[in-house]
Amino acid sequence: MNTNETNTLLVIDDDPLILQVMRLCLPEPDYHVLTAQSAAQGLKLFVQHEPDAVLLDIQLPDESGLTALQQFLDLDRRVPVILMTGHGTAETAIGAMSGGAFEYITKPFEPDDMLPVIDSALETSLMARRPAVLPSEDQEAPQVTSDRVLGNCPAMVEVFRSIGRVASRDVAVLILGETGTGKEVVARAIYQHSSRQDRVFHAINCAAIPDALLESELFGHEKGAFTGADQKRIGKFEICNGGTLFLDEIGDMAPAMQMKLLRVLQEKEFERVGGSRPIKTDVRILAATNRDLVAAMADGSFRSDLFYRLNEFTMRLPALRERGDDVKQMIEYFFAQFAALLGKPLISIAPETMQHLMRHPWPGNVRELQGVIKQTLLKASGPVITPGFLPCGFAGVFGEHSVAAVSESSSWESGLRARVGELAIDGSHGISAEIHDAVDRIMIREVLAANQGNLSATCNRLGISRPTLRSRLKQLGLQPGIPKR
Ligand SMILES: Nc1ncnc2c1ncn2[C@@H]1O[C@H](COP(=O)(O)OP(=O)(O)OP(=O)(O)O)[C@@H](O)[C@H]1O
Repeated sequence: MNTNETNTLLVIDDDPLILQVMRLCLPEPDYHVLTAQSAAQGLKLFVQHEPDAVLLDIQLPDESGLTALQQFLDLDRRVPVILMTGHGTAETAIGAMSGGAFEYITKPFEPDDMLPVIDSALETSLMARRPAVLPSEDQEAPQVTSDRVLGNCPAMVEVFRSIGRVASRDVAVLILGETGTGKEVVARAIYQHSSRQDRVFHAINCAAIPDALLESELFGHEKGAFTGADQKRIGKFEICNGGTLFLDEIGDMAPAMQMKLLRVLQEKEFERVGGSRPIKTDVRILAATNRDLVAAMADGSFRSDLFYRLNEFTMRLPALRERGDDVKQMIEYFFAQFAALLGKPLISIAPETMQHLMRHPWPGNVRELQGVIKQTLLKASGPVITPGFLPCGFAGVFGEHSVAAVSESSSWESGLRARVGELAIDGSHGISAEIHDAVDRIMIREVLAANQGNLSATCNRLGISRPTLRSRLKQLGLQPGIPKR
């Protein structure tokens, strides 16, 4: 997914101070904030600018925020609307979520609480609205704001045929493939070609949310359902009624959650956590995983009844190394696309560079390819991409680069090995968390610094979404912006 573009947010509040705070908290070039002080003015801006998300105060001078919400949804249901409420009106806002609001935030709010909600809304908007263009579609003038899904090899042609066959049928689709093979982009293409294309599309990464939270994220909860549940919450199955829900990394879902998901798929109804009233829902499920679900069923970690329910139609995306000449097409396409985005002049790729790239096994598939091409372009000077511009340590590049990479890697690898060894011997617990945190801290700080603190660019380079980066920064106690040395 491309996160290089500015996100446009429409903020509607009659309090000029709130509008001012929003402009300060959401700076250019990551965000472009449009402001309005009335519902009528907001609607006008919405039609003129087609923003990516809306922040809407529930109490406006000319009409109720809830009436305005309905008007926004009637114009485009795919644009997430976040309601801003005072304490007295929170119940009303929560109720509005089952009517289509994306989320609500209670005033006064801290930027740290508000920004993840906004980023998640922007991410949702991008996934629903950014076109995933298949080869059979008009490519005369591919828009910069679209993702072209490339592929001519027989396995990809079969994937495109399958998308055509299954998109308009209201069945669950299971998308299988290694990491970075394009499962999310295929899910978006299915949604965008389905009869639900004008309704909401939400995605949940089942591996990124702890089990206890995932349940209330999917099904919602009643007030007082558990310690800390001081407000009712509306879950995705209620918000997405009539729409599509993409369950990414489904193979990582805990067994208890699998059972609850199976029930909602079979009976088309569920209860909020701590609730007893069944709620009907009509949600199309698209699911994806890079896990081997057949093996997971064999070892008992994935329920076979859920597998068959999700598997009304299966699509298997080939690894990049199995796509033959498609790799060459992608290399040329991404070099041209990223050069244009970086404002670099037209470039040509030296035949030896192409050979190195074609020989690489691409364990991280298309995402790895995109990362390598971006790094190469950032290093490149002049119009020809020679092998010397390929990233250090990039397999297949011999000579000084590989020597440097090997000695660099052996020093950090031996340091890492020594630290893990120490922890293993001294009886420490939580070794995995300690080591991952240490690695993430270095990686995030370095990439933030290399990108002058620009969050979009950092996410792009790391290959993670903005909500993921924000929550990781918070967990690690790091500040966004340029890290101090
Ligand atoms: N066939 C393709 N043509 C062009 N771009 C592609 C293709 N497949 C994937 N991409 C791009 O590669 C990147 C990774 O794709 P995507 O996020 O869909 O992979 P994924 O399989 O869902 O990864 P993960 O398993 O890690 O979640 C995205 O930027 C996507 O647009």
